[in-house]
Amino acid sequence: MRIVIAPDSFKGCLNATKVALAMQKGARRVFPEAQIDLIPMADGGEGTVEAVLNAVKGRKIEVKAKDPIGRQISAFYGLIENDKTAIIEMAAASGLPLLRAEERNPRITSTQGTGELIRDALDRGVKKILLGIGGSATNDGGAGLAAALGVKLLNSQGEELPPGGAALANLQDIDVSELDSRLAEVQCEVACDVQNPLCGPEGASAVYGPQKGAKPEDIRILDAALLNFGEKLSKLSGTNLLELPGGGAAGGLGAGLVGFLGAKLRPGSQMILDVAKAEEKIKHADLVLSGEGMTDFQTAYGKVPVGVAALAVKYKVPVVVISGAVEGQPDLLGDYGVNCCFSVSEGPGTLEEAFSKGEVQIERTVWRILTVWKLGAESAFRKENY
Ligand SMILES: Nc1ncnc2c1ncn2[C@@H]1O[C@H](COP(=O)(O)OP(=O)(O)O)[C@@H](O)[C@H]1O
Ligand SMILES: O=C(O)[C@@H](CO)OP(=O)(O)O
Repeated sequence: MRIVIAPDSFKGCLNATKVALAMQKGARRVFPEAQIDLIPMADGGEGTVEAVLNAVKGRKIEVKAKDPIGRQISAFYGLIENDKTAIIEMAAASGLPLLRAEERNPRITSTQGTGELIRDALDRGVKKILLGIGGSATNDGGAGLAAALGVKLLNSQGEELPPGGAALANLQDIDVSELDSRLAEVQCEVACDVQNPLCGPEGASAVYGPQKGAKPEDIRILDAALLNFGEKLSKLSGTNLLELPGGGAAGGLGAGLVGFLGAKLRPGSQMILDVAKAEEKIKHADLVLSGEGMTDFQTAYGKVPVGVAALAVKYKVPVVVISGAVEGQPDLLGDYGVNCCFSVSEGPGTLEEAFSKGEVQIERTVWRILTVWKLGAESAFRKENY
């Protein structure tokens, strides 16, 4: 029996490594001799640097940077490939958990801090930047990041815009003449956690604005502001950023990185699967286990379980998803190669109780699923003998 275990973190409960270890414990109870490969995953959002540093040799760098509302904080990124490549997750400087609930306001939050992390990596002479995006507190299309790297975003009076997504409604001109020239020599690859477009009903503001504190009126303002921004930057860069899958990831940062830096976007889980050389492992597996904190309507936009399933489906390997909670119609994930989804939650209780029992519940759920799997395999074997 060969099993690949490739879950995302359960946000608020356990990081991806702990989830993977709990799944392994459950699997070993049923198949003590199984060959098990652990691939703690991430999707571009929080945990991306850790997932990459788990898979390849590298080191973590601590850096001072601005948080989404301009406070100086201690952030981090990773260096791999003999310090020639930086692995940065935007959530480290511009992530939602950096703000208290009452501080969340995507009209004014900025990606400036992520630009500062990039600058630090350039100062260290990297030749390639892998940038994970998602888990953001921002909706500024990467305007703050661009400004930190020398771009000037100007209103009709030629004045620089204040930070935040709402100000982009007044964007008139983009001056890239002072963009950090070192970027021309650096390849920038972006791992997006979702495939949403920049604007519209499936866009950054409408789908992910509410979790960042946007009210319906804010969503209207932010969506219109990103449309103005997207049109101006599309013209400047010669790329239609409004049609770009992933352009709406991390509050439109996906579109901004393509427009300002000529970056290449790809699904985040794919980047981690590549770095971890997962294809070789999944190809020979009998079963793949994945999971995430909450499997819901956002999962199909490109979250870890569907990224893992896209690879497994190539080799007809079954995928079972085990998540903290499952909402909506998880059966629809069948279209993405997920065979079935399970929630680890047991009966009513608070989220805090569920978090405190996370490891045990994951182990127990995997044990149950694999017990049924084994019974099925044994009964098939018996039938063969009749
Ligand atoms: N052990 C658990 N039991 C029940 N629900 C959980 C558990 N762990 C995480 N969750 C739910 O998952 C949510 C986080 O979802 P997750 O998929 O990890 O993040 P994201 O949607 O940002 O990618 C938490 O806010 C919580 O509602
Ligand atoms: O940052 C965001 O806007 C969203 C989508 O990229 O992230 P998450 O899926 O983690 O909520």
